[in-house]
Amino acid sequence: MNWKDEKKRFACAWAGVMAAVKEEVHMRIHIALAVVAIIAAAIFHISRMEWLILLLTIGSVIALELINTAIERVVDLVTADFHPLAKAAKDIAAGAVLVAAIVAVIVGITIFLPYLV
Ligand SMILES: Nc1ncnc2c1ncn2[C@@H]1O[C@H](COP(=O)(O)OP(=O)(O)OP(=O)(O)O)[C@@H](O)[C@H]1O
Repeated sequence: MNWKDEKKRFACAWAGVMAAVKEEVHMRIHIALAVVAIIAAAIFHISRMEWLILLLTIGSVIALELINTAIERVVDLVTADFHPLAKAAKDIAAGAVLVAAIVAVIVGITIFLPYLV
């Protein structure tokens, strides 16, 4: 393993995360909600298992938003014209984020509701 190449790969991957944060409003919304959830988790002293589930859920949503953004970029690179396959690719990628976001809301309610009532 060449550490110089690894460092370069990490820098490219981090630049990808930063580009998505800068360019995608939904990514910034996901991050803002994740910060709120993490602060609430710290305030309520949630259990170790709840932390694991919360962090896995946050990671899933953010990772899927990154993949969705990458798919949007590739579709836009391939065609600027309306194409049913371009629509399907973007809509399915957006659907993946939607599914993860719905699961995140359910996880959030399941974890935090018992601390609130
Ligand atoms: N080339 C295309 N051909 C057909 N439909 C498209 C095409 N590009 C976009 N669409 C449709 O328009 C919708 C919005 O596309 P857009 O590229 O604005 O993505 P978005 O999900 O709104 O992303 P962003 O967060 O960047 O605004 C897509 O989900 C898709 O249904």
